[in-house]
Amino acid sequence: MKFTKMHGISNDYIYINCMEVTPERLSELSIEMSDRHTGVGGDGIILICPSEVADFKMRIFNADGSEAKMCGNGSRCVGKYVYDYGLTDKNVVTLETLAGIKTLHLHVNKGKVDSVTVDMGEPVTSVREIPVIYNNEMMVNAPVDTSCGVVEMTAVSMGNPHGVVFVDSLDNVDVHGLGRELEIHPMWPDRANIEFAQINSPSEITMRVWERGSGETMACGTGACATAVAAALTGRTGDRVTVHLLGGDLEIYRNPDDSHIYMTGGATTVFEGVYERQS
Ligand SMILES: N[C@@H](CCC[C@H](N)C(=O)O)C(=O)O
Repeated sequence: MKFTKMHGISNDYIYINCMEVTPERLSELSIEMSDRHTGVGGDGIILICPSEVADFKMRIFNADGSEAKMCGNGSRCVGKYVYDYGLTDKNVVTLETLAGIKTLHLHVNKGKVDSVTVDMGEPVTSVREIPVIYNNEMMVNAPVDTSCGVVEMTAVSMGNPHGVVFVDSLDNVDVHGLGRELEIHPMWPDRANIEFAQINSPSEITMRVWERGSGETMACGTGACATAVAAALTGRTGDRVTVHLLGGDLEIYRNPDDSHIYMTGGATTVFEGVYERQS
């Protein structure tokens, strides 16, 4: 099976062209291909499929085999994939996801896409829709008991659930311990992605992420958007922020006219290969 390994600021996935044929047993496939010792290695797999309502459809499976509704970094790489492989010659591409249709604005340089701006749509803060179990309409700076003490969490969905914890400094945060614990906290019916964020200024945030189904990753696009939304909601930042992640930077902008979130960042192809299925 042919594949392309790509990353969006080091959030790496294995991309499979399913325009004609879709492999079977996708959860198992994601688990085995994502393995960094016995597979290709990645944070999961992403399928590029035909769509009846948009130019293309994206499906994403985490490294543990769970299917997610949306992937920010992945959507930018899908934009690069479809343009660079000649599946489209458009600079504005619509992408169907399980979280709705997203619009990709491709930035082409010397015939190839090097960065993409994604209209991520409106963030969701209603606890019922996220979903998160909490005794209020929104969960903002809510105290949560953990084995490391009480943390304050703000819940946001960017098509997938995120819990954002603001800290004074990222230096002393046990991202793996606390991330794992909060991902599966009973407040989240579908588990959640957990962001730990430090505010550097009203326009700059540094963030680490523990992703649902993949563990700590180098970056998370939906996570950066959710963090920017939570930071603005709690009066910490304005409408435009740079989010620094372990793998690079994302520019996040909230358009006050339509409340949509726009994410801009790089998309990179690493290598192509042919995979021999193990199961
Ligand atoms: N890395 C992604 C998000 C991938 C899905 C996530 N782990 C989930 O289960 O919701 C991004 O860049 O947004």
